[in-house]
Amino acid sequence: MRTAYRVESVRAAEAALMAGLPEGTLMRRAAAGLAGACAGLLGRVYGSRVVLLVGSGANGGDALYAGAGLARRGAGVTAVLLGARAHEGGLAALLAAGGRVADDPFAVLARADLVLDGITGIGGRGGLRPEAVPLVRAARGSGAVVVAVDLPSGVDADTGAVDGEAVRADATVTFGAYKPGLLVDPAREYAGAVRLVDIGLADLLPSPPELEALHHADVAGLLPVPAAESDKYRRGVVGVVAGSARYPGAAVLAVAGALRGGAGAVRYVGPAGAAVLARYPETLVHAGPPADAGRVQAWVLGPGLGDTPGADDVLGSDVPVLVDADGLRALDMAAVRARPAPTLLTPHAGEAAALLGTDRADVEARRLEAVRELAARYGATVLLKGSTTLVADPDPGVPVRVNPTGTPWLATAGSGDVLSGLAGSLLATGLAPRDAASAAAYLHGLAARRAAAGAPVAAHDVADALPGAWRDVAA
Ligand SMILES: NC(=O)C1=CN([C@@H]2O[C@H](COP(=O)(O)OP(=O)(O)OC[C@H]3O[C@@H](n4cnc5c(N)ncnc54)[C@H](OP(=O)(O)O)[C@@H]3O)[C@@H](O)[C@H]2O)[C@@H](O)CC1
Ligand SMILES: Nc1ncnc2c1ncn2[C@@H]1O[C@H](COP(=O)(O)OP(=O)(O)O)[C@@H](O)[C@H]1O
Ligand SMILES: [K+]
Repeated sequence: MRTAYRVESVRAAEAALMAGLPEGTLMRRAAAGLAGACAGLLGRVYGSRVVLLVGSGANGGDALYAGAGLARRGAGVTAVLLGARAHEGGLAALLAAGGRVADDPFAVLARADLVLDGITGIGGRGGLRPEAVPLVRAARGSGAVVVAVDLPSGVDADTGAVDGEAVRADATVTFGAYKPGLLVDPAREYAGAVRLVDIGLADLLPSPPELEALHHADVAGLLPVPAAESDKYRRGVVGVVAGSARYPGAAVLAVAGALRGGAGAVRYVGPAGAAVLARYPETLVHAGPPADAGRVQAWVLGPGLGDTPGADDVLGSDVPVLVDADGLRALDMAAVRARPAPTLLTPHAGEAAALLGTDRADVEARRLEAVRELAARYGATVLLKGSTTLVADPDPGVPVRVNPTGTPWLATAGSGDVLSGLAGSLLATGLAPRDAASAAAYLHGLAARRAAAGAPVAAHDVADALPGAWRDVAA
């Protein structure tokens, strides 16, 4: 599992570690890792042209020491000093190694092979300051490889928000621990490929982390496996209340996901029974209200539902309920909070914005805060879909999960319906909502990657690829 920690936790761990070490040890470790990563990106260090963008803090110090290391290996290293001051020891080391301070920053940037962004790290506040913006643009426009030191300058380490301009890096070399902004969009996109350099903090970081990203092995440990004595009821029955005369396809796609999620049976309730049966004859179809559909272990409510009735029956039930799409419209917060069983909400940014009374852009800019806020308000687990899918528990002490498998090929109509069916099916097998949601997002992203393989896919292709993704994870 990959974990990420807030700045205050990283600083506390650094302080505890530094107390027992000679001054400057951590910066030397960080700079050595950074120089090594740059050497790997350059291929040949000797004769290469490296430019350091140096801010006034320790982030600039890292860049200067790493630059000194590269200069000792024969690179031509030039520092562009942006602040009123620069890290003294770092600057002295660079000059002693034969590096220089730029007279004409734009001229050296134009010829650079690699630019190190050491403007700000975890101490940065707000986007880039105006004087840095033309330099950062020149670095980007030069064709040089841009490597961010610890974080791309201008992004918010704790939230992933980007207010104003920020450095767009090809790679980020981060120290001691991942910070949430490196895993959550929009900042994640600015970071490029992220490499973690161990500086010895691991044992001093707090538990739990702020954020966690599951790997194959973590998901494999969550997936239900039928036992010898299993039957279709013991495996769990998932009920799907979805579809309408206008959107019968949403019901078909939710059922498609549900059939691949481990439940022993899928019960469909709604007006699209004929369309569902035509595609999936194994579905148990019920035309009446959900209350008399028979026992289920979890409900999926909402995809393509329109004004079809049934929501009250489902929300009033005593089993876990996943609410998606039309089910989220006018969702009664008090009713959700009063439910005797867990609720999982799966909004996209627009639906989350409507629930929070804000706009979509605001949710997309601050996903981590939005998903935590929704989970707290509704007392529910919330899976916020989009370029970074996040899963928050109603307990604020529990780390948010960030899904690492997503792909923009998933931005296709109906793929969210497949996800809700899949997650509901996992809920019916007995997984806790947070596990069901994060395992579903993981498999869904992986299935989309496998199905797409570099070309557009339709939502039903994603559903069809789910068994392959499951096998891949479980292998
Ligand atoms: N602690 C450790 O053990 C280790 C720390 N390490 C490294 O230290 C980094 C943290 O260093 P830090 O705390 O000095 O802060 P840092 O990110 O350099 O920036 C703060 C300075 O920038 C300025 N500034 C602020 N906002 C700005 C803006 N928008 N645009 C422009 N400038 C802005 C502000 O100065 P001001 O100009 O306001 O006086 C302030 O002084 C961390 O990310 C890692 O790289 C590693 O060596 C491992 C060991
Ligand atoms: N840019 C993106 N990158 C990764 N995944 C995305 C992106 N855009 C959308 N998705 C994913 O695609 C699915 C779309 O779901 P949703 O918005 O509910 O669409 P629909 O209602 O058409 O099914 C979600 O799983 C979401 O996380
Ligand atoms: K930086």
